[in-house]
Order: sequence, then structure tokens, then C-alpha cells
Amino acid sequence: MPYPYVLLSAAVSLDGFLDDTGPERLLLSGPADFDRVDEVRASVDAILVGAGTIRTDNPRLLVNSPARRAARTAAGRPEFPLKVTVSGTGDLDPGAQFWHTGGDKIVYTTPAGADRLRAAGIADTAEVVPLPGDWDWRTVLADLHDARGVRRLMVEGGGQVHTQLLQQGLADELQLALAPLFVGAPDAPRLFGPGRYQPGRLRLVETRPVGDVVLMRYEPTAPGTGAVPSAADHRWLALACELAARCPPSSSAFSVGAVVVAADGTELARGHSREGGDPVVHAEEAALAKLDPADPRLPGATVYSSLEPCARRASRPRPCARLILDAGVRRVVTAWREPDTFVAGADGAGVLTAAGADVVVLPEHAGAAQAPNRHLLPRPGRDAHAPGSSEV
Ligand SMILES: NC(=O)C1=CN([C@@H]2O[C@H](COP(=O)(O)OP(=O)(O)OC[C@H]3O[C@@H](n4cnc5c(N)ncnc54)[C@H](OP(=O)(O)O)[C@@H]3O)[C@@H](O)[C@H]2O)C=CC1
Ligand SMILES: Nc1c(N[C@@H]2O[C@H](COP(=O)(O)O)[C@@H](O)[C@H]2O)[nH]c(=O)[nH]c1=O
Repeated sequence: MPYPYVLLSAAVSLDGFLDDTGPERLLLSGPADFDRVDEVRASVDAILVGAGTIRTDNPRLLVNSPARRAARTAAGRPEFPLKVTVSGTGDLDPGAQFWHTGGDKIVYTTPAGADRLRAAGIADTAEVVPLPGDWDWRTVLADLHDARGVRRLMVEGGGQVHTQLLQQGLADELQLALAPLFVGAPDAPRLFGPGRYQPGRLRLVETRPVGDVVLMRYEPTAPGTGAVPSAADHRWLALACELAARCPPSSSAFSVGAVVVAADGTELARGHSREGGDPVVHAEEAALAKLDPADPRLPGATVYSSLEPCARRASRPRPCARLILDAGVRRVVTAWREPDTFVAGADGAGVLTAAGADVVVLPEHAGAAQAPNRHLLPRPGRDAHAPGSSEV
């Protein structure tokens, strides 16, 4: 199920705090960084904060620059991004600035929280959405994507919300402004709380001084677990699709890209069809061939393949689904099930799942995976059958 791109944004002190314990909001960013934050806000469809931040900061969460608002409306977008908050209790002040500034607002809550918000009159200024059953961030993100058209979501804290989204593998990007000051109060809110984070290192994608703060942008890298995809799964699969586009063209075989990634987010190997001048090598085969079969990271690894791994082939003794299982890998993420172009009823996913592996299909990437293979696919209303004989 598609979610918005989730960008976590926060300013943090040198000792890791989001705020002090005083009644006023602590300004960690300087003027230049607040202007940068305004630019990011102007670029997104929605801004989310937790109820704790509304209670503590009484934020407005606007795009402050008139020029940026004008550019949004000129592009046919609402003047202000949708404002989103989450509250289990529904304990929110109806007089808070959040409800009375900017454009549309929405609050995700529990059934009991919804009763409380309605009783407080908040349903007059915001859409109140009770979530059925236990709280589930994926339900919130899917609703924002599907029902509200949100494609890019900026999350501006606070610590509880950032911690949950990161720990649940739902953050695509982390933007941290490191401010040159100390808080020093043990009870002050921390950026990230205790719990289980991705193992290994995030990828640093940018550092930049902005006035006296340093902006650091990171991307989580760890694959999801089992059938549950993480934001990083999408990024790795997008890389596999890019590799597919780099294959030498062929009229008799698919162009496929593959990446093998350890559980801690380390890339172990990558490959693509017909790599290194071998006319029949497949992407997963090329990638796995670069690894020591005894590599202890393989059983915890994920193979990303732009196309479902093959189940049968004439040109090699073992198909890719078998190579993956024999390597010990038990998780595969792919964009696209194999069509009948060369092999009728190919079911690499079935071979993998029958052996206990998880196969995750992310159809959002099917267009990119298919793009280098268009000439091999039936054209709607024209070809009764796709191209026939081939290398498989
Ligand atoms: N420096 C910076 O960039 C920023 C700093 N901050 C600071 O952070 C602090 C606030 O952070 P924090 O206290 O962690 O609060 P949060 O803003 O993260 O909000 C937490 C609240 O959100 C609701 N919530 C979160 N997760 C769930 C869930 N899974 N189910 C239901 N409700 C949920 C709950 O509301 P409820 O209790 O109503 O059920 C919870 O108490 C403030 O001091 C603020 O100044 C905030 C943003 C940015
Ligand atoms: N203190 C702090 C941030 N705090 C964030 O800004 C929100 C208030 O924005 P506004 O409504 O525009 O005044 C606040 O609720 C919190 O989410 N952000 C930052 O980039 N840097 C900072 O130092």
C-alpha cells in the first residue's frame, strides 16, 4: 500500500534535546534555518506534529513566506499544506493556534479521543478521524496518501512521534539541524527515546551549514522484516530498477536489476542482466556470484530484484529463485511478477514462499521495472502473444 514520502524534521541541541523545560519554546534554529524550514514546508503536501507539541508549543505551522505561498497557489496547490496531528486522548485545547491558522486540518485519534474532540468543538475546525482498533501509523499514512492525496509529508516532531516513525521503518528521510547550544536538563524532551532502531548506520546524504546550525540529512537503510516493508525497501528497490535500465538491450530476455542488502542496511552486492558481457547472466545471479557463499550476513539479507526471480530457465542449471534459497537468503522484494512473455506460469515467488522465504511485491515500482522491457510486453489490443523464443 503506498504511503507518502515521510520526512522527519527537527532541530536539536548539542546534547540531544528538542527543547528545554521552560514555558517558552526553545529556539534552536536561527533565522536562516527557520527560513530553510519554511522552504521545506512550502514543498510538502502536509505537516504533522504530535499532540504533545501542540500542547507545549502552540504552533501555527504555516508557510510564512508570501512568495512561497504564491508559488504554491500558482502551481495549483493549496496555499498552506494540510495540518495533521495525532492524539490518543483527544486532550487538545480548542483555542490552540493550530486550529485557527492556515488551511485544512485533520486529527487522527481513538474513538474515545474523537468523542472528547467533538465535545470540545474541535470537529468544527478540523476533520476528526477515529482509527479503528489499535493505533497503527500505517493506517494513518495510507489514509493521508489515499484519501487526502498527500505524497510528501513533513513531520515536525515531537520526540515521541519521531521515535515511533523511525523505529517502525516508516521514515524516508531525517533532517536534523544541530544547534550550537546545550540544554543540560535531564527532564527535557529528547529527540529520540529508547527502543529498537534499525541496526547499522543510516546513510548521510547531505551536510550544510545554515547560519550557525549544521543541517544533516540522513536516509534509513535497513530492509524491513518479513512481509512488512520499510521505507528503505522502497529506496533499494528503486535502485534495482535503475540498474535494470542500465542493462545492455535485448529482444530475447528481460532487463533486470538486483541488489543484495544485509539486515543492517549494508549493500553487499548488486548486479544486472547481461552484466560483464555474459549474454545470459541474470541480475540476481550476477549479484550473488560476487559474494562468498559462507558470508554470515546472507541469511539475514534481502534480495531486491526489479522483476520476480525466475523459476525456470534453459541457459543455466539453477533458476534465480533457487540460487537465492541456496544462498540462504529468506527475504525478496520485487516490483513486478514475471509475465508470460518467455515462460508460461513462471512462479518464482511461489518457489521462494514454499521454501519459507518472504516475498514482498511493491507495485508502486512496477512502472520503473517495466520501462526497459516495454518492447517485450504485449501492447494492449495489438499483440495476442508477446515475443516467443528466448534465452531464459
Ligand atoms: N526542536 C524541534 O525541532 C522540535 C521540538 N519539539 C518539542 O518536543 C516536545 C514535544 O514532544 P513530545 O512530548 O514527544 O510530543 P509529540 O509532539 O511527539 O506528541 C506526543 C503525543 O502525540 C500523540 N501520539 C503519539 N503517538 C501516538 C500513538 N501511537 N497513538 C496515539 N497517540 C499518539 C499522543 O497524544 P495524547 O497524549 O493526546 O494521546 C502523545 O502524547 C516539545 O517540548 C516541543 O517543544 C517539537 C517539535 C520539533
Ligand atoms: N523549536 C524549533 C522547531 N520547532 C517546531 O516548529 C514548530 C512551530 O512552528 P511555527 O508554528 O511556525 O512557529 C513547533 O511546533 C515545532 O514543531 N523547529 C525548528 O526547525 N527549529 C526549532 O528551533
